[in-house]
Amino acid sequence: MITSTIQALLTHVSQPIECERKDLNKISIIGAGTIGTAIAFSLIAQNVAEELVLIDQDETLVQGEVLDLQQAAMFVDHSKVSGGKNYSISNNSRICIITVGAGGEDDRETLIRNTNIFKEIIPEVVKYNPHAVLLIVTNPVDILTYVAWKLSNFSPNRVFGYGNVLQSIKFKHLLASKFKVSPNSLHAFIIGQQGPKSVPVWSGVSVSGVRLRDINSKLGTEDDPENWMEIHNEVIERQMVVERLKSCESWGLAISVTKLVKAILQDTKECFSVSTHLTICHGVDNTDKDVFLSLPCIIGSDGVFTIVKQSLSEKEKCLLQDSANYMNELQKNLDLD
Ligand SMILES: NC(=O)c1ccc[n+]([C@@H]2O[C@H](COP(=O)([O-])OP(=O)(O)OC[C@H]3O[C@@H](n4cnc5c(N)ncnc54)[C@H](O)[C@@H]3O)[C@@H](O)[C@H]2O)c1
Repeated sequence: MITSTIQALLTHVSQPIECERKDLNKISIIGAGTIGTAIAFSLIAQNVAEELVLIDQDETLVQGEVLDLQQAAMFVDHSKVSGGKNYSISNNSRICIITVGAGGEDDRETLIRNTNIFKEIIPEVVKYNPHAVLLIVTNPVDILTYVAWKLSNFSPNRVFGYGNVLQSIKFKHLLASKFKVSPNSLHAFIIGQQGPKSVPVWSGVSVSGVRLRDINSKLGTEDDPENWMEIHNEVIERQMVVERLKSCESWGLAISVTKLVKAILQDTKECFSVSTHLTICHGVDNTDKDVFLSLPCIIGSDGVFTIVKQSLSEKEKCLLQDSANYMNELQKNLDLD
């Protein structure tokens, strides 16, 4: 009986990493720009990694950032920071965080440019880090997680994208502030594609185990007189405001990436809305597609351990399926050879 309840709740995806040195906590960050260095600083400040490596094609930049970060590391025990251009220095990392990126005139051009960068860097990352977990931050994050997975040939649990981690945390905090309760007492997730097409799972929002849809059946819908759906709009709007004012969100992202890293190194099995390989899940059938979208995933030492099967409403399932179809179409035109 207990087993069937667990099976109804969780999709097991993890394939253990064959690695003799699982205790190792060397982390490599590929891309020493705004996001890569914000993550590096957060990892150092929280004393998470014993060894941290930064790689970037811009040798002057990476040298400067490494020297600067080494000074920060002097205040923390055990943190060793190095960096350069050559991927051999990342050798035998437990986690490789990919933050390289180039902007484009539009989304399509950004995707093509970053796909080309991934074609260059992912084989190098894999060559020196055959047992690593890959965490993809570069945008557009969902499709580039697919690209990294394809190019790496790793099992799907070992490649996941940053996805809707920060958006879910913002959603939870904004909702909690309305009820004047701690965000720890409230459960809420944003899933699917990152950005305006993300799916807020209103059907699952609960406060201390009480599902809000049981109290207000229209919660988060267009005909809800209380207009709770505004909170999802606010999450999206906040991201756009930050992007307009300072190009991209970095500090909350860096702290939440640190939480993901801790979940892997310490096998915490905490749940995050990360971009993962979608198959039959949530009542959405994607067995014929290899798309990556955010779902609540339990993160442990091998990356994604299990996916939590939420009971979505019909509307939420439709939105998720639309995003999966869209990603599949986009992927068909990618040149990965
Ligand atoms: N997923 C998310 O929620 C999220 C949030 C913010 C930013 N991002 C994305 O993160 C990425 C990085 O953002 P940023 O602000 O740090 O950009 P940035 O321009 O400051 O840094 C990118 C770095 O990548 C390096 N680089 C480019 N091509 C390379 C290559 N072939 N080999 C090695 N290094 C290379 C550049 O030299 C640069 O230092 C972007 O794609 C951005 O859109 C994602």
